Amino acid sequence: DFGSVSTDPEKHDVEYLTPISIGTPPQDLIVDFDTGSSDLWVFSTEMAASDIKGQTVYDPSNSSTSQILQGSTWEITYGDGSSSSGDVYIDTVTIGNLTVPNQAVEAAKKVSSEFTEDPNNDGLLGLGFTSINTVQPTPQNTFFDNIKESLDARLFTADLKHGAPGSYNFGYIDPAAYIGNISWTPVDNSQGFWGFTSPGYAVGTGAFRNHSMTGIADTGTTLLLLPKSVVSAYYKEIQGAEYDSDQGGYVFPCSPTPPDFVFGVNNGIVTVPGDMVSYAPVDTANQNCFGGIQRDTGIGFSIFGDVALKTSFVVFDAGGLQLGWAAK
Ligand SMILES: Cc1ccc(-c2noc([C@H]3C[C@@H](O)CN3)n2)cc1F
Repeated sequence: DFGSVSTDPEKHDVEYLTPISIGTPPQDLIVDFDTGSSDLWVFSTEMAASDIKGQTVYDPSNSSTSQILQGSTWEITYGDGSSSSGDVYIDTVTIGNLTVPNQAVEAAKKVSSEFTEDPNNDGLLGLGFTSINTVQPTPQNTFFDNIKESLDARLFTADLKHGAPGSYNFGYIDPAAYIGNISWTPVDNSQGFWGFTSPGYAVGTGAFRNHSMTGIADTGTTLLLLPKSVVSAYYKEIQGAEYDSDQGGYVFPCSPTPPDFVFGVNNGIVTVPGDMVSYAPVDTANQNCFGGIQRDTGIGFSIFGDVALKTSFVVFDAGGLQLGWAAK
């Protein structure tokens, strides 16, 4: 069995939103697939009306197949400090043509303001490892963990694009979706993430510098967050680039286009084109741009977020416990 679903970027590729269906008859919601977490939670009828501003909500009482998971609760906090919490139902969930009949659906009772102020996002679907699912007293499987044994291959792929629809495929590698070879690297899932170590980097056409960068492949993080020393080495090559504490990161003149950023994956490389590093203008005159590459300070590891992922076709292989990166 295998399946595919389209995923669309919000403005500035800040997040990618993907349709799912929950319940009987199906309730269609649009959620943020996040390989950096492992809860499937959605806005729900159990929330205060004041916390809902445009989102579509899951109504378990309108689903003939929903069953409350008695006594279970969940609560999660994301890297940016946003958070949500609630209780748990078991219901049928469909992504593309793939259905899990007994998926734990975490219904929100509370969400922080960042979610309320994000009108097109109806929740998150975690594609991390089940070990970090927050449901208490018994952690619940992710959609992928529930479906993976029935897939032709225990993997999914992320093909995120800059300002255009991309796709998540489950159970197969589409040879038409990438060019060249896939570079494979082993995954450390001990923290519940798709963790790996990049051997180094290069700036523009410069020499490759051996510099281990241990991090996670995280579709739910917008930017590419790397060690301070690597980030300053990169921005040193851009005239006028500076760390702007007001903006909370490196800012530089939007033109000329900055140099490419290259990072290693095993014995291959991934190139982030310079025009993808100019993440978004910081002023209306579009003179200065906020960088798509920023420091990972305080996190404890690097985060290869959408700025890194959207340049590639990425295979999240749970069967082989490895990540595959290819150009496209
Ligand atoms: C409003 C909002 C806030 C945060 C996130 C969010 N989703 O994934 C992540 C990263 C960070 C890490 O926690 C796991 N992956 N962050 C999504 C939102 F819609």
